[in-house]
Amino acid sequence: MSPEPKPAASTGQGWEGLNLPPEQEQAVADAAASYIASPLDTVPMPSPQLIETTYEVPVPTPHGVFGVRAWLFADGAEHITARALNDDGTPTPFTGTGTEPPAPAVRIHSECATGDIFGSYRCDCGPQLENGLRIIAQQGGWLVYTRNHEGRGIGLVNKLRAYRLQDAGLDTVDANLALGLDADMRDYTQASVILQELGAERIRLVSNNPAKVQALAELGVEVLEMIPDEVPARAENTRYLATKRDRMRHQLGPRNTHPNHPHNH
Ligand SMILES: Nc1nc2c(ncn2[C@@H]2O[C@H](COP(=O)(O)OP(=O)(O)OP(=O)(O)O)[C@@H](O)[C@H]2O)c(=O)[nH]1
Repeated sequence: MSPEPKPAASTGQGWEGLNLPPEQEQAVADAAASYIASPLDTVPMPSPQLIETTYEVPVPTPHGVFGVRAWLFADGAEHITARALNDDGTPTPFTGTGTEPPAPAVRIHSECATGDIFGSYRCDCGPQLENGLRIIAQQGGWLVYTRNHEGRGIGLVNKLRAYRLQDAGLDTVDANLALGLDADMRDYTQASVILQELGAERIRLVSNNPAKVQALAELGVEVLEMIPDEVPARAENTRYLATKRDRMRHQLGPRNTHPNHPHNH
């Protein structure tokens, strides 16, 4: 069962609950209120019903050849999977550490149009995607690209509204809250349906985020191990990464939160 639709930002007045210093209140109130058209008044919740999937199509990439499939769900969400293939088109065997029988490396990558398409330095999403593909090409497994996870589930319009709030001084968590949204609204139901269809219910998850492990466990996907997907911090995303570590419990080390760390050069 997917959860009931959840109301999203309609007033943009969630900032009132944040107890901001008075000198910041006005800038945040202005940024929260400033959008050109009405925001969506609901964040759609995913349907678990899979309507259609495709045969695997080989796609050569800088990281190797991947067998790509598309997946359509009843709510219109379309996702992508990419399986690591050898040069002869056979699936890359599952290697890497510690599990018997060997389990696939899987990255569930949440869509980030700004990071994945444009290579935005505001976040670490683009390099995380590339790093994830590299790990999967080496160790065998799948990338699951979830296209209804944009902005940690709040959608692109709301994410860009949240960016304005970040430019007014809020961190990434408080910016979502200021819009009247949760810090993380992703639902992994459809990802878990895809993994079940692929026969990948015991996985090694390429992620730094323990909340993903928890969410997948509740949906019947067993994470045997977390494979870190760490990328060097940059000046532009240092605060973003520190907030992920400090407020969302992401497992990030010094190299991932200090742009001047010696190993980043
Ligand atoms: N709301 C919001 N979403 C963001 C922001 N920056 C990136 N995102 C989204 O965050 C999602 C990626 O989530 P992250 O929290 O970076 O990482 P994660 O997927 O939880 O964890 P990893 O598996 O370790 O990458 C994507 O959907 C991005 O679109 C932001 O400032 N605000």
